[in-house]
Amino acid sequence: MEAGLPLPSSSLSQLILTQDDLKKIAAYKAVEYIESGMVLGLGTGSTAKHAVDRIGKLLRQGKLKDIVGIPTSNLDSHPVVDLAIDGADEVDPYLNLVKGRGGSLLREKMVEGACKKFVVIVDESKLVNYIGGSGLAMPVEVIQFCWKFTASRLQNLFQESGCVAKLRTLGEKAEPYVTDNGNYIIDLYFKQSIGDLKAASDSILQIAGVVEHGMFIDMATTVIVAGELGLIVKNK
Ligand SMILES: O=C[C@H](O)[C@H](O)[C@H](O)COP(=O)(O)O
Repeated sequence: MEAGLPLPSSSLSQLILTQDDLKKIAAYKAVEYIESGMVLGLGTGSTAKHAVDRIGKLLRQGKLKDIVGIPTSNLDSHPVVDLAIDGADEVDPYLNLVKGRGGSLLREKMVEGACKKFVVIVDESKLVNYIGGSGLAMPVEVIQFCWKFTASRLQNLFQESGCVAKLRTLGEKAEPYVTDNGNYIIDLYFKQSIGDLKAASDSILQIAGVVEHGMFIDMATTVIVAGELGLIVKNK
């Protein structure tokens, strides 16, 4: 699809859309929630990038004005964020999320936890029946010290769900991936649902050495899903 404004949702089924087209359509829809003068939380990833590009264009055209972007600024100077827009790796039917497969979970959780409204933008491939249901990683940020010990404690915690914990690595040399905060990431893979997410979250955060996890529970206020059949906007 050509770059530019997304088509009305009724037209989507007549086109062959790439996953990136769907991400762009969801992102452009989310940008409609922005008003001049807002403090905005801006996320990372291939979906959020479309929103940032669109905001930039509207600012250049003068259609939006006086926007403060977090983290271009920071929470110390702007502790209240009006609206955050970001992608996600998984969205469950209750709008709980997995985030952080790109490694940015901690800072994103800080900014998105401080916002009045959190709009999530995804293509339909991100929808799951339960958290972990894609079979892909649920990241946990840990300090480097004794990471193997922390990984084994995490894996044991979810033994009944067939959990496998793996250190995230980079490149052929399989060097540990280091986050913006100087930490490692342990990716958890589940074979079955982990059940009560709040209880799972509490158990993870009680392990000394864990900094944060990638489950964003009850944080999204709106999820915009772009699919072959059009746009769906889900509100909490
Ligand atoms: O750490 C990365 C962020 O949580 C992203 O929002 C998430 O991984 C989704 O990224 P994408 O839009 O590229 O699929």
